[in-house]
Amino acid sequence: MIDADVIVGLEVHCQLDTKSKLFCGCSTDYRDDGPNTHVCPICLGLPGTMPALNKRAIEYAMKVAKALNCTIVPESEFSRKNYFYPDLDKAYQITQYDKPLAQGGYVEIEGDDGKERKIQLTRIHVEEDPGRLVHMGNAERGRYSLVDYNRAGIPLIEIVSEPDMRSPKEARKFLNKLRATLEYLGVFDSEKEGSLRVDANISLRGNERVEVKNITSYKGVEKALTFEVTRQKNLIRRGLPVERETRHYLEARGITQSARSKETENDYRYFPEPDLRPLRVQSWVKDIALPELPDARRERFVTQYSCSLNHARTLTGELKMANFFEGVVSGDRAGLCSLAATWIADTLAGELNYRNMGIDCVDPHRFGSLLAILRAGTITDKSGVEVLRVMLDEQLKGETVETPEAIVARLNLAKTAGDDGALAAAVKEVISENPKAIEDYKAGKNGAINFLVGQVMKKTRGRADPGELNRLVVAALKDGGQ
Ligand SMILES: Nc1ncnc2c1ncn2[C@@H]1O[C@H](COP(=O)(O)OP(=O)(O)OP(=O)(O)O)[C@@H](O)[C@H]1O
Ligand SMILES: [Mg+2]
Ligand SMILES: [Mg+2]
Repeated sequence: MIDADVIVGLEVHCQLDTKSKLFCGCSTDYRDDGPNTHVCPICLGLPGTMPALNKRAIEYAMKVAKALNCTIVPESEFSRKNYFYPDLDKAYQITQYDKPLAQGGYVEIEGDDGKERKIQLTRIHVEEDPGRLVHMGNAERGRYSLVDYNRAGIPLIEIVSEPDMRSPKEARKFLNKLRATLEYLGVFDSEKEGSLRVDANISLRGNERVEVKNITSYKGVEKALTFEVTRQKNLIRRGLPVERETRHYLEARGITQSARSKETENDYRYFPEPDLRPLRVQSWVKDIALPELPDARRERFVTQYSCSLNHARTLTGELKMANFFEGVVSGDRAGLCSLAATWIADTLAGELNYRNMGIDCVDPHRFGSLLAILRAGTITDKSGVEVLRVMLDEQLKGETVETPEAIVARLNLAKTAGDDGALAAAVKEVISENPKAIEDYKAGKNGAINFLVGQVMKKTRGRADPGELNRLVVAALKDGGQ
């Protein structure tokens, strides 16, 4: 079975980064505070309290809707979704049901075939986040659960996509694009724990769909879906049916597991929220202003800085990386654009990822100095990577970060000049140590050159200019290996 048969649709819950909660004045910034310290009678749902809608939350939701090309509905409504579970002690969640804030729209991604693809959206609605349960013990033998209502009442939007994605990888790209857009809009903090949670729906064409609930990481979505593709294909291969069910993703084990049905049965009863009026936004829509969004910035990076499409895509895929790039090439460093694009998108991104560091740890000016010495030909690319690693490791250990120039001097990384004799001596040495390679070269095996160049590189610890070294080796060989 080929992957064209995979069908994926996502429901994405994003926390809106407002100062106060959706229906009360409690602060949303509870990160360093103890459980149940950011609560009041409204978000605790005590009898007799009245919700008052946070205007900023609706403004943010409208920004997202506009940025994602949705139709904002002139009049939407809030409903109560009734369910009995201790994450909401009032036993219902205020959400939007049959009259959501926005409909339609799309997210453009680079499809698996390399072409731009539009993933259609069904709707975006606004709702309150429930509280957080902490289960003590384990899944099989829970001893008891603790509940923290600090999160209860934080504004969320749920973005529901059509079943338009064709692979787990496309789902990941969809989420990355969504995150970038929300960050550019300044309505979302992706670094806050639990700020984005996904229900991933997946089926193989002609079979029932499975919903994997509440996945909290981007990587997790791709992994859970990949696991499901294999599981469902195996069932079908063995002639067994795929059951329509809800599953959980077990992050630590990378697998999904059937949720016991009584926990998740969808027998919610919705009815209109009597304490909130219909939400009329028609006269407001035109005033919602949008900043430059990822696609526009990507195009600008291509035209203004002559970035390749791939580099522009990587650089603009995260707001901080895009800002970092523009920080590096600002002022008198405009000439470093193409070097900066390559070094940030290809090298720095990987080195940061490896160390689990964010790009905001790096000083764009310092990084620019490194690029400047690379461009001046003071050091080789290989030494450049070494310098970068030293800088990042110093940063990671909380040590004083040296300037690139200081590291080059301390580690003696300046390029070995061809005319100082050292390089020529190294070439000579390597050639006399490797008679077999000389024979190979004479027998017409050009691969021998690369081998010898590699050996000299090793001797000079990567400080030799590869082009120059190549010329020296070839010349020495032509001289008859003397
Ligand atoms: N055949 C299918 N294969 C994979 N995904 C599908 C398929 N059909 C629908 N979907 C996706 O399932 C999701 C349905 O979400 P929706 O919120 O409308 O309903 P729900 O999951 O029944 O309700 P709830 O919000 O309670 O989870 C959408 O993202 C949609 O794209
Ligand atoms: Mg849903
Ligand atoms: Mg669902």
